[in-house]
Formats: sequence, C-alpha cells, structure tokens
Amino acid sequence: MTRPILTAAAMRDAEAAAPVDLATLMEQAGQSLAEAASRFAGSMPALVLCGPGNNGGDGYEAARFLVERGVAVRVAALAEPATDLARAAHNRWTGPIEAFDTAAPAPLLVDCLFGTGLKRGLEDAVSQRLCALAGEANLVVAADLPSGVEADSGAILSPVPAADLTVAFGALKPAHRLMPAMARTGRLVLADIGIAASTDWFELAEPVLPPIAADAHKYSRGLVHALAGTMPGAIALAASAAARSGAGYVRVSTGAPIAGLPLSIVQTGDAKLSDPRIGCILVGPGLGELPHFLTLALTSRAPKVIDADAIALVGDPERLRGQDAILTPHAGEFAKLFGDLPGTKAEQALAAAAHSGAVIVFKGPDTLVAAPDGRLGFAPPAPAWLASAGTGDVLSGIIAALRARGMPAFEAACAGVWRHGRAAERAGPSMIADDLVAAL
Ligand SMILES: NC(=O)C1=CN([C@@H]2O[C@H](COP(=O)(O)OP(=O)(O)OC[C@H]3O[C@@H](n4cnc5c(N)ncnc54)[C@H](OP(=O)(O)O)[C@@H]3O)[C@@H](O)[C@H]2O)[C@@H](O)CC1
Ligand SMILES: Nc1ncnc2c1ncn2[C@@H]1O[C@H](COP(=O)(O)OP(=O)(O)O)[C@@H](O)[C@H]1O
Ligand SMILES: [K+]
Repeated sequence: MTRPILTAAAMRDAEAAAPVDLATLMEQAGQSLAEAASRFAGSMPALVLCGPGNNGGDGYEAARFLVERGVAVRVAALAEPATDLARAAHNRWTGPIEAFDTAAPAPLLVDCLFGTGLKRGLEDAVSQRLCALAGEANLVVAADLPSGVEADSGAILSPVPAADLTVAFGALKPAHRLMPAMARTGRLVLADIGIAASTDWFELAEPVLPPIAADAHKYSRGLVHALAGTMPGAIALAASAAARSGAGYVRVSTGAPIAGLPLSIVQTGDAKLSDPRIGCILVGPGLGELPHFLTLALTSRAPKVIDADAIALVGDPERLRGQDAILTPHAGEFAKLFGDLPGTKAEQALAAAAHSGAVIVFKGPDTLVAAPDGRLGFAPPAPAWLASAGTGDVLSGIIAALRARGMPAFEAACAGVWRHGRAAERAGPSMIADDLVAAL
C-alpha cells in the first residue's frame, strides 16, 4: 500500500475537512504518540517537551496517555500554549509543568516542540538545550517531525538531534522522505488519526509487475535496445540489469565487442531503432560525447530511458516534448539540463517533468519520481552503499526493462526505483554495481 505524503498546507486542509473536530484529531495524535513511544521504549521514565503550537498540544495529550500506560512522565513547556487547541490539551494535563530551560533529562525524550508549523530555526539556546537533553536520553521520539526540520523541503533550519522514532500524524510529510531531514527521523511510524488524505504525492511501495503470459514469447515479454558509447562497462551493467528485470530480449548496438556481457544479450553493429518490436530504447550509460546517438534515439517512436551522459546532451528540455521518455538524472545532471530551479526538491522534480513532458527520476539518497501530470513518488530510504559507480546504470536498465514489459512510464520508473533499493538491501554493504545486478 502506498502511503500519502502531504505538505504542511495540504495537511491543514485535510485536518479542516476531517469528519471529526480538531480536538479529537489532537487527542488521537497524542494517543498514537503515547502508544508508539511506550511500545518502543517500554516503561522508561519520560520527559515530554511541549512547544507553543499544536505540536505542543499533541505533547500534553501524549503525556496523559503515557501516564495511563504506567509511564513516569514529566512535562516541560517551552512557552505558554498559543492556540485554543493546545490550550485545551494543556488544561487536560493535570500534572506539574516544568520550565524547558531547567528541566532535568530523562531516559525517554519526547520532542513535541514544533511540527509542521515551524517556519524559522529554533533560537540557539533552545536548539542547544534540545540537543543536550537528547544527548542524555537513551531514546528520542519525535512527534510528527523532529523539531527544527522544515516539513515541505526537508531542510534543517537549526541543529536537530537525530530521533530514534518519529510518529507522523495522518500522513507522511515531504521532510520524512527528503534529505537532510530524512536522516534525522529514525524509524518512521504513520499514525492514523482519522483524516482522509487525497493526494498525488505518495511513498513508493512494492510494485505489482505485469505477469508473464502463458503464451509469451521473447518479443512479447519486451525488447530493450541499448546504445553503447565510449565506456562499454556502463551499458553492460544497464543491459544486464534489463535482462535480469524480465525483458525478453536485450540488444546492444556497439562498434566493438563488449567483454563480460551475458551471452544472452545480443551485440550488434546496427542501430535499427525503427524496429517496431522495440519496447524501450536505453541511451546514456557510458555514452560519452556522442550527441548523434541521442539524436538517433529521439527519432524513434519507441519509449526511451535517457540516462547519464545523454541527459546533458539533450541541451533543451523542449526537445523531449512528444517523446515518450523517462529521464534519470542525479543532481548534477538535473542542473545541467534544467538549470537551478527554485523550490524544494519535490517542486523542482515536478517543474522539470511539466516542462519537458518526460517522467523525471530525480536520483539521490532521496530519489523522487515525477510525472508531467503532477504525480510524485518518494522513494523509501535505500542503503547508502548504493553510492558507488555504476549503480545508476543498473537503475536505468531496470526501468527500461519494466517499460518494455508494458508498464506505463511513471509506473515503470516508480517500480524500478523501488526494486533497485530493495536489491541493494539484499546485496549488502560490500556490494558493487555488478552485485546489484545479481541481486535483482
Ligand atoms: N491542526 C490540527 O488539527 C492538528 C495538528 N496536529 C499537530 O499540530 C502540528 C502543527 O501545529 P501548528 O500549526 O500549531 O504548528 P507547530 O509546529 O506546533 O508550531 C507553530 C508554533 O510555533 C511557533 N514557532 C514557529 N517556529 C518557531 C521558532 N523557530 N521558534 C519559536 N516559535 C516558533 C509559531 O509561532 P509564530 O510563527 O506564529 O510566531 C506557532 O506558535 C502538527 O505538526 C501536528 O503535530 C495534530 O495534533 C493533529 C491535529
Ligand atoms: N547515499 C545514498 N543513499 C541511497 N541511495 C543512493 C545514495 N547515493 C546514491 N544513491 C543511489 O545510487 C544511484 C547512483 O546513480 P548515479 O549517481 O547515476 O551513479 P552512476 O552514474 O555511477 O551509476 C542512484 O540510484 C541513487 O539514487
Ligand atoms: K516535534
């Protein structure tokens, strides 16, 4: 099941449209936070830090429910509650309230200072105190977001201690899946607080792949045609990944024999891209400065995956209009083609997709898949050991195979990114790109 991702503004709209009143939502949030924290930390004595807004309100509610669960709870407030909702939650907490500046640490720290309402960094003294209390705790649980991260961009506005667990209320926020914030959330739990989130933004989940028909033949299963360039190893990785991702036939146009390719992959001196059986053209890995290969690919009506060197060679995103293309840039390649776009990584990916008409896989530790129609998939965290040469080539090969197998462009890209990350988990930390192919 894919999990919806909402910006702070979309979250406020969803809360306002909820079938229950806001106080009930807050109570539900506090109850979920208490449940998740006590499941995670057992009966460890807790210090709940409450901010002035509704994130703080969640904290007062959670404190109440932690007491019901038998946890020794202390509450410390950064400021008086500033919203009616938070004030009501504060009034339901009957225990003492300590001052934030002087509260002693506890083994479990529950951070309810700020959530989606944070617009500027915490004051230095506040973030220092938060980090010090977190440093002395055994476990840190964040309510909705670790305090100091910006919900929509994933930016860190002031020093943020890494949480061990973050309980997201109602829906994930972009910061849960964008760097650098993603690395500070620890484990992520999504609590259902009773809102119905309807959105085109979601976290990628395990895809359903097209079945192999009982009467399949190699062409009906999907023909990937790859164009080799000056670095044959890269296209060999991509072509091998395509073959291991269920393409029925993988063919590589190459000027010289490529060593190390599986024998099942056909090497040819021709580049007949008008072949109507081609399910997807793959161009870019190891291409080098060969712009005419990209031009050749763009003359074909077949769907295409454009990766690596070919991305910079596009030059003008308008050239992609009317092409059935998936682009897989990392940040450097993205900037070369689309320039320095304003906004969050999510907004940049969507703008690039809308401008070019192509599906954009904006890679990195926080890979996004953007469609021209506004759909946006956020990859779940993938192992950092993917940061090695050739893993991007493997991704482009996987996506080309899924496209050739008949998945629509956006779905093929989403499925490819998800499978790439899981293959890396199976391959383990000493993995090189070759092993990633073997783990598919
Ligand atoms: N709405 C609902 O029904 C539900 C909401 N829920 C919860 O509410 C959270 C969102 O609540 P929120 O919008 O009140 O924002 P929140 O993150 O608490 O902070 C805003 C406050 O902090 C202040 N402030 C901001 N930055 C600051 C800084 N650097 N230093 C100091 N102050 C700063 C800001 O003041 P101002 O910017 O106006 O000066 C304002 O007072 C959400 O994440 C979820 O946990 C759930 O209970 C479900 C139901
Ligand atoms: N720190 C990281 N954590 C998770 N995934 C990463 C990380 N760094 C890179 N990746 C993934 O590894 C792949 C690298 O691709 P790319 O930069 O094109 O490398 P190459 O050109 O060498 O193949 C991308 O899929 C990217 O999302
Ligand atoms: K928080």
